[in-house]
Amino acid sequence: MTQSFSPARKGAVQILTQVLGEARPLGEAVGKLDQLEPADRAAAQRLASQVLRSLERADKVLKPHLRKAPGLVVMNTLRLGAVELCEGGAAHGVVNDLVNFVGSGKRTAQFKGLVNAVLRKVAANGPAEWAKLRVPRLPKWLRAPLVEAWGASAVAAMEAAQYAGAPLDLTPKGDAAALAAAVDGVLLPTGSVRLPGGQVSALAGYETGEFWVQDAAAALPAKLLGDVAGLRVLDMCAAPGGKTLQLAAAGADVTALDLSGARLERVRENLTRTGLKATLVEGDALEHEGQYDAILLDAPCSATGTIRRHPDLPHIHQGERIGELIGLQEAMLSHAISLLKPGGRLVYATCSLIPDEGECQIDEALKALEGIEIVQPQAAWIEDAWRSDEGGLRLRPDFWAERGGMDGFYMALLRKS
Ligand SMILES: C[S@@+](CC[C@H](N)C(=O)[O-])C[C@H]1O[C@@H](n2cnc3c(N)ncnc32)[C@H](O)[C@@H]1O
Repeated sequence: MTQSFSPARKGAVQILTQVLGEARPLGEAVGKLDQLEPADRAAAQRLASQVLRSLERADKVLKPHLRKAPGLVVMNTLRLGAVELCEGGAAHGVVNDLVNFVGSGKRTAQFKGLVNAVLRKVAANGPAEWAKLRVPRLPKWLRAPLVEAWGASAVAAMEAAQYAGAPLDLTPKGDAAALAAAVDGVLLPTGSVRLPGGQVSALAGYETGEFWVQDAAAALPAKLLGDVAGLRVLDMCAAPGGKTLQLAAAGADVTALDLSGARLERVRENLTRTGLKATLVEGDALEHEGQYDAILLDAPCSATGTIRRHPDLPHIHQGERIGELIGLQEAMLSHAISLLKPGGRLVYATCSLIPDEGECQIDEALKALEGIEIVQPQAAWIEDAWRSDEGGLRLRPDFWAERGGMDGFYMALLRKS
């Protein structure tokens, strides 16, 4: 008779095997678990994310007990067990469940004994060892340029923030204090509402579209554009639409452009839920034509500022696309300026920690392009430590550590003369 096991743990191993074996993004791997109940799918994602954050520690704890690494499914089962056990999971439940899971697969059943033996040893010694291990490090391809840009201690603080994970941030459609009270969240100085976590669709005001999920740092580029009520605004790389919603809620006449039709569907769904309006255009930003009062260019980038929320990222990329992305960002910025009316404002933003995708792009644009100037953004919520030399804002995951951190972002406000 097959022994039962938790569907969430099976789902977590499936996610891990796709992320680590096929370099598939975590979000896509979670999307494939459509046979699971929503609560089990959410639990599988939480477990897999925790293993990805802790992979270096899990492998270190397992190594002395393995003569050679077993196949990926069994290895990921062991990693999941190690993380759960070392972070306080009840040994009996975790070990039995994972042994039953391995026993249920034709190819993995022969490893039941190994999983049982290894996890029992980890349960005995792992938790004490765990706390002494270093915070998992970023891979070398990313760590080296970040140490060069920000220094070793800042990078260590970023790694601690990435290991800690991220809270749930909401952007209110209307009154921020009212939303904070309704969902029992904390109102941040920038106007986002922060919760420790939880199921978004169960929160008060979700069905009626009173908010959308958006990291507190990601909510700032749209704010830098200032008062956009009544203005014709282009959101040049819009999907999934967090910034489109902000601009629409602020009263702008928004054109939301994106290359990906599938991702634009997400913008459409978000607009429908929140009852906000924007004109959706599927197309290449580099070929788009028109004249706008204001433009938000949230350019495609390495997304290295979002590792707190996307712990799969360091495991599915080796930075191979960054050169190409830098070229695309430069071309998009130059084209965006040509679409601005005289006197118009533009915010350039990327969720990257790499200066080549942020500060350097603006430095170069100010040298190479005629008729633009940088504007030092002024707002009560801007902290002096965020200001960068060329006049933009640099946000890092180690900032606001006492509040739960923020995603890494770069943003700059330009004006066409
Ligand atoms: C950083 S994401 C945008 C996030 C979005 N602004 C938000 O706040 O939800 C970058 C977007 O650029 C889009 N993109 C990539 N290349 C593009 C191009 N050549 N033209 C237009 N959009 C492009 C991607 O499909 C992706 O949705």
